[in-house]
Amino acid sequence: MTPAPIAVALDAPDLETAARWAALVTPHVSTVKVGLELYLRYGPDVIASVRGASGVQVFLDLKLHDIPNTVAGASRAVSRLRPAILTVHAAGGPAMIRAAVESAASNTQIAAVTILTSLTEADLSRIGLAGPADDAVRRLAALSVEAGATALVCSPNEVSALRAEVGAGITLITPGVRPTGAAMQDQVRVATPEQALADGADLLVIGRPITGAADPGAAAAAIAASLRRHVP
Ligand SMILES: O=C(O)c1cc(=O)[nH]c(=O)n1[C@@H]1O[C@H](COP(=O)(O)O)[C@@H](O)[C@H]1O
Repeated sequence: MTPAPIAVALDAPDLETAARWAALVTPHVSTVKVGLELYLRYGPDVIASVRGASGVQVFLDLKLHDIPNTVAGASRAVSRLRPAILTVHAAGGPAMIRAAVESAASNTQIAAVTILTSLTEADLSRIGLAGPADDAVRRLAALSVEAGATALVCSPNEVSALRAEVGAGITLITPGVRPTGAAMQDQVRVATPEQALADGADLLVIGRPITGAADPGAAAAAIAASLRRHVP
């Protein structure tokens, strides 16, 4: 069976736990995501540990955000790890995004994070982005694609508008995914996995609803099966 288009966020405090989660979920999902907690604790070695023997795609979520020269150096530094996806913040601007794209390995997609799924419209207004989240997401998406990003991160609430804006060739990645009845935790702009996929997402980022389950492998398999049932 083809693995579901899910990136499991391995936000674990230690490498053993992350590698165990990765091994449990990889039969069911296409991708595992390494974020700041693991990367800052263990460095590049963490990538090989979670990739394991399965050869699952690794999404390196470092959310780079700095001047273009610094981001180019960081993107070059991780290119030998061959992540399938590397994140940068779209708010770093077009020159920074272009620098990340030009310095990345040829088979690494640069994904520009538009507006974090943990932010409300009141938060956006306080940081100077007044108006609906959709507007800011669309503006950031347009400049990111123009700068060469081939993937965008947005909430499931914005994915259909963004798909209409950027067309089929751009990979749309949505965190902020919660199965019906799951706790929102620190996520704000959320939808169910089935809704996110039906609205046009290419890859769903799901962490705690899977990794917090008693059996992460079974939780991943259940979401994958539900996606196959509801969004053929
Ligand atoms: O870039 C991301 O992956 C990301 C962007 C965003 O806007 N919101 C967001 O939650 N994420 C990441 O997606 C994952 C979501 O995890 P859960 O909330 O546990 O499902 C975390 O690893 C976040 O770092």
